[in-house]
Amino acid sequence: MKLTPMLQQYLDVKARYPDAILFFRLGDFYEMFFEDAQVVSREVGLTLTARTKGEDAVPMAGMPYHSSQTYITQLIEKGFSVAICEQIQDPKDADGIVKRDVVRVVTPGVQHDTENLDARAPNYLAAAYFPDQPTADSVVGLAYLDVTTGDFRATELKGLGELLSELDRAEAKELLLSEAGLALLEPHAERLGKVFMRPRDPEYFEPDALRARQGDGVRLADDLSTDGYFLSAEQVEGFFKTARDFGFMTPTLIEGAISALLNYLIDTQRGVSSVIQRLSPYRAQSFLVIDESTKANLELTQTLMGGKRSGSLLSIIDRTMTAMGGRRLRHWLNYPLVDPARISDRLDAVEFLVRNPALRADLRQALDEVYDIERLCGRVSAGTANARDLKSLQGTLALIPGITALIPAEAPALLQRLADGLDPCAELCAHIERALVDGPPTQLTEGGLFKMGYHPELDELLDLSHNGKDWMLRFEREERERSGISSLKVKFNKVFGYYIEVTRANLDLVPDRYIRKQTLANAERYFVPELKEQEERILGADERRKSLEYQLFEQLRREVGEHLGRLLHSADGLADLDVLSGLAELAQRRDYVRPTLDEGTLLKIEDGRHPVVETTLAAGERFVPNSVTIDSAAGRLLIITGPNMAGKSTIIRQVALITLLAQMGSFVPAKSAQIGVVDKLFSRVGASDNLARGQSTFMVEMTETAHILNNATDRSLIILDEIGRGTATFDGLSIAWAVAEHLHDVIGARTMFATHYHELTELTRTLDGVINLSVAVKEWQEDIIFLRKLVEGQANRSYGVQVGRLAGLPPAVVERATRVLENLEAGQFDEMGLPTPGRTPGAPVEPTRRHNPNQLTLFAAATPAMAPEEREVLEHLAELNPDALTPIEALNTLHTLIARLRDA
Ligand SMILES: Nc1ncnc2c1ncn2[C@@H]1O[C@H](COP(=O)(O)OP(=O)(O)OP(=O)(O)O)[C@@H](O)[C@H]1O
Repeated sequence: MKLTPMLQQYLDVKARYPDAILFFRLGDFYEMFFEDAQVVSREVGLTLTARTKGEDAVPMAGMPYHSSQTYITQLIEKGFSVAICEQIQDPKDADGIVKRDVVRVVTPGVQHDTENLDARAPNYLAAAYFPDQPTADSVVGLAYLDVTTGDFRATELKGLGELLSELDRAEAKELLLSEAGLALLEPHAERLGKVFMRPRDPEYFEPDALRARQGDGVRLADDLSTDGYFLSAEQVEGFFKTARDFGFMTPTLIEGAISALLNYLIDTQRGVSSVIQRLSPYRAQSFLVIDESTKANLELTQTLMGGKRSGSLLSIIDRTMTAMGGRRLRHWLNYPLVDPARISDRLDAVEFLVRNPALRADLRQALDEVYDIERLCGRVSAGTANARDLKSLQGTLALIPGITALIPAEAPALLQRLADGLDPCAELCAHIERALVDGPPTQLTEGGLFKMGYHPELDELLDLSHNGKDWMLRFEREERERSGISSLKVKFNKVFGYYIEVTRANLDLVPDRYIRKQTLANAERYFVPELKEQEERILGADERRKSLEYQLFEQLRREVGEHLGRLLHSADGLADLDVLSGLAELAQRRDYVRPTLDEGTLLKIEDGRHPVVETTLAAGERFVPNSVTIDSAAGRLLIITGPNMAGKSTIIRQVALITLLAQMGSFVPAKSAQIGVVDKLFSRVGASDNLARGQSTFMVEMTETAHILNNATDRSLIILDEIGRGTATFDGLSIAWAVAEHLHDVIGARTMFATHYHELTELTRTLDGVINLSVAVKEWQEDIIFLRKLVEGQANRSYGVQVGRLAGLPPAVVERATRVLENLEAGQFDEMGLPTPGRTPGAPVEPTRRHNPNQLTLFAAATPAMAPEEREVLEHLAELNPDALTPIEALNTLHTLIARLRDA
């Protein structure tokens, strides 16, 4: 096919961006051709047309450039990347076809247009570097960064499980990885949720290959039209050094992950954005480990049903005033601490702000005026910040001295440190203040940005254009007087410039020296030489002024760009202050108390409440607080029974949430709470309760249970809700039983087990660290009343039928269920031990057994249900060799064994 030069240019550019959809700028449109056109037409509904007709028809789709953002956002949400190809040459200067090139690539993890991003959530691009021939247990290097804020972190993880959890809790949007890594992760795509995976060649992960590409670190093509500030090679080298100095086990893995991220930034933005100032390496164990299903089950940042923020723990506790604070709080929630000293630092600060409501109110009022400096810095470094952005930045900087002054000398150390660390960048602030007018326009090319007195040449031009306008007014007045045409007007349009307009009725008064330019229906337009001379002066000054203002603005933005490190440091402090004062506000509003944290193993909550459920009860309902004590050294496994809807799930979840809140440095909904810090938090919901995830398979539940058993330690907190329900009763019960024993005997973790298997309460007979609790209900006539109170001992009945009645089952069904239940409880079983619910009450009854044989075998096989003496006797018997015994020995042994059984 013979291609036009334009299509040839398109194909040349496209060849360099095969993975992306190329938005090719043609005048006021972005066009897509060939396969890209088909993709966008299918994915976002653009009309598919053809560039040429006939056999050589080239598929084409397009949109006006000003409405491109919606389409870009839709494509990014579906995991595509979009390469924006602009005209990088003024068509006037073009010799043939105008030069075009890609100025940036937008991908899910690299987006600069923050309008479509959640202001209170990060937008991370991640890279995972696996060693050669990785396995599911290999150590992996993980690095991730947010180009909108400069947040850049790295850590080392052991095995796929840890990697998947970390990607989930960091909330990464896009992941760069090797083909081998992809092969390992792909089977777990579902656990990865919305992380888009991008395989890359091995060189992508090599620091030396990066160094070779990086050159002097600045943009790769100098003639590109958009702005943007990039880091130098030395600055990039600083990241590697930070990673090496941190003491990772395998620093090369981290360096590989960092290289991939930076390579990707070069590919998508032509350099490493200067907003990426600092790398923060961390160890996953320095934080309370929360895996992805725990995070989901506990609805930390979104609800299980519908994935909404509203109704999550985050939505309840977020009282921050700024977007930066909102993101920071989210981070604290995803990464609670484990070091009691660091937690205390935060709690001291929150407590101080609780006790000083006036100070808190002033602080929050000041923070309310604070703009998102982090994302403003991101826009500065991307070269997209406009004059309003710089004005917002300056307004925020101007607030800083006042904020620092609010924190008194007696405030706790953390508050002092944060206040002292705020840098008002006074010179920069004064400089922007001197430069920009109040309320500048968003457009940078139309002038009107700078104040008088900022720049001498600009002042002259401003004068000229001002004076010129005065001249016009004076000229109009004089012409009216001279001609006697009182309705004469001097007007301006882009085609003719300035002209004199006289209505048809006054044409006979028009002086001879007026030169006619245009005739309209009701008027004539004229000019005179002196008007044109003046016009040239004004328009020339206006043009020069606009381009000078643009240049001056770029210079100012560059100066701000040189302060990014200091600005981001202040942003960091403001975010922390916002979170701390927000937590204090929460504590005071919702009546939370300060928890006590230590290295012990006790978890004791007095009158605890569920932070979310307590806010969602209907009017008139009261949340019933409950106390819980768990101690690895004593009662470490709580078996909680009770009817459906009694409140079992609520209680076990509230214990987990209170622990988590305490470890992030928040006050907690309780009368008091003592918490021996937890290293890992696990929460599992039985398959039947986990409908929202759409995977009610028993397999998932068992995989998750296996994960807990393989990872929990004696410092962990585990809450299990209805584990084992996804399979046949006896299998489920057997598994639940064995899991409970293992947690109790081998792991020794603090565990709460909510269950409908009343049989599990028998564990107290053999395991001394098990405590039976139940959620109390009261029977009233045929109904039950939920008391919501956790009491000692097991529940004696399930009350399922009564709950069914409450839920509105038809009376006939409730009646029949009651009868069937009576039969079951009377112990009617068939010869196989299966219940015979169909039997009519009163009919002759088969020989009955209270428990069916399957259930008996469970307890028989599960030797722990026996007294220890019984077990010893059995073991002794099994070891005997009758052939080696004399009759007397045999008789004596028999006597001893019988005596021991009778004593037992
Ligand atoms: N302490 C409490 N005070 C007031 N209301 C409560 C309390 N605990 C639970 N509730 C209410 O009871 C409802 C049911 O609680 P929950 O889901 O914890 O019951 P459950 O025993 O786990 O039920 P199931 O066994 O059917 O899963 C909650 O949605 C809440 O509205």
